[in-house]
Amino acid sequence: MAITLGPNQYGKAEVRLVTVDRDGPVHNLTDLTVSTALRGNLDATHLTGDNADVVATDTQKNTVYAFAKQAPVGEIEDFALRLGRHFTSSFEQITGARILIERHGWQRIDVGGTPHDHAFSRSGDERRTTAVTIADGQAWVVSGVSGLVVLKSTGSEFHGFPRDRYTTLAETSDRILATAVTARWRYRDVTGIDWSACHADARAALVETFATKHSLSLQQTLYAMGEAVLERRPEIAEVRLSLPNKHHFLVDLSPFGLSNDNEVFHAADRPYGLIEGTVLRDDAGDPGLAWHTLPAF
Ligand SMILES: O=c1[nH]c(=O)c2[nH]c(=O)[nH]c2[nH]1
Repeated sequence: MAITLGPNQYGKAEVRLVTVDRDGPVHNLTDLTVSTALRGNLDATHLTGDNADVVATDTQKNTVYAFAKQAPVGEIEDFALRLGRHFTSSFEQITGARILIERHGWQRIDVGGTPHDHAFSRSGDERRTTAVTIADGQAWVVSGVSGLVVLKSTGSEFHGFPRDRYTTLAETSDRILATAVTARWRYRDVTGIDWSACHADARAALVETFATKHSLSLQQTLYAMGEAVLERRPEIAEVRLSLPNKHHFLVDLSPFGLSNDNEVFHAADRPYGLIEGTVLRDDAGDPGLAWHTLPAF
């Protein structure tokens, strides 16, 4: 029996980086979670414990902080590309890098109608994300959004599904539809892209479509949301969506002699339906390693 080392990568996960950029008295905050992962010829450390080729994960973490000092962080996609290219160009044995960044939102606190210079409130759970892959001199960027919680209180139906002896779900022509959107979109190119504008347009396409598309299933809504992103931004080749169906069940108030006309719901947290899918152009092109080791959706 022969045993060999298979694919591997290593890095520092979830480096918490906050920068304060001072424009006179006005401060700008950047709050990121950065994960680095390196690949290459790392057989020796696994097979013999020889660490001569191992760029320590501690060094990777320090590099994230030092880069944030040496130049403005800027767009998360550019910051991730800089970090990935640094690791692969500085160390011969490192041939690939995957940099994941989540950007946490903060809003300026409004004091009597005036935005405060240096006080902020966190804008919920929503994160802007990017996953940059560098391998053999090539680069891929998959950006997105996660934790984007949306709900519509009507304009959603679900009926016409098969019934068997295990089916209890009532057909409905008026239900609450709610989800926490995880969306990832793959860019065709990594140069000349206005990352912020693409993010803003993609996000707007997602939420506007969720709001306006009359839904016969969350699957139909998923497809429409992905399609809207592709229609809005030609730079994007492919969109992957993961949509938990955050069920809101009508509470049976009849034991109390009360009717319930779609007014009182139980917001269940689990189990939940999980609707996932890809929407892509017919000329989406070869994704290369863009999705490699990322969740399928
Ligand atoms: O939009 C939905 N899609 C489903 O596949 C499904 N299954 C279910 O029980 N409720 C729903 N809703």
